[in-house]
Amino acid sequence: MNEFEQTPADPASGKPQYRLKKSVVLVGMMGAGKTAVGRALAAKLGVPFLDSDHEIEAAANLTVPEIFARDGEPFFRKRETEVIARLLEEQPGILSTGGGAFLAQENRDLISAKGVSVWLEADVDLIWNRVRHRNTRPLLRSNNPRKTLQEIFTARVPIYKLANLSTTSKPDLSVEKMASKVLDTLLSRPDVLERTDA
Ligand SMILES: Nc1ncnc2c1ncn2[C@@H]1O[C@H](COP(=O)(O)OP(=O)(O)O)[C@@H](O)[C@H]1O
Ligand SMILES: O=C(O)C1=C[C@@H](OP(=O)(O)O)[C@@H](O)[C@H](O)C1
Ligand SMILES: [Mg+2]
Repeated sequence: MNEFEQTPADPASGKPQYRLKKSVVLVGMMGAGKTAVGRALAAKLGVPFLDSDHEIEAAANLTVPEIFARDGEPFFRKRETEVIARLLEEQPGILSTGGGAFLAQENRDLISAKGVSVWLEADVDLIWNRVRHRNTRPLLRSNNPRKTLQEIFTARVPIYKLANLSTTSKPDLSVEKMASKVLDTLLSRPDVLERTDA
């Protein structure tokens, strides 16, 4: 597929058309909405959506908590780096990473070489509301998961701030609205995204 074939919408429908020139890599805390917003953003742009956790799970035929329990976090992190490197070789798309991926310098280098990073910023209360009833995040399996979340948040925010762009989540912003907000942020970078019908 060449770069002109990726513009998705039928001009007759009046839907905006876009040309994505670089992969967009969503980073940020667990529960920030990287997976949900990334999928909606990819649909708006008509480009592939990839999620590093999903790719790791599919390759291992195990869930993320099962991989942490069986093989440990360092094993998971190695697979995460391999998957991010592989996915960034593909045509430009939206890549949602797991919350820990951007912490590794190697991953940040891979991402900045091939794509643009976008931090989905969200405060701890919002994140907690989204993750508290789920047991899919092994790092929160502690005696006091709310406190653990706060500690992880405090340690990671300075690193997420290194992302190229950021978009802030609010409790009243739906997944669709957040995807539109990220899209608008990307349009501030013509080297990343352009409307082809404007
Ligand atoms: N803007 C939003 N509004 C409402 N619910 C959301 C929003 N973004 C994410 N969610 C929900 O919050 C949970 C965590 O989102 P998810 O996309 O898995 O986050 P991440 O991939 O960053 O860990 C999911 O149940 C998701 O549907
Ligand atoms: O924050 C982290 O270190 C992790 C976040 C998870 O992904 P999400 O951010 O999509 O929940 C997943 O990769 C794993 O549980 C580790
Ligand atoms: Mg996710």
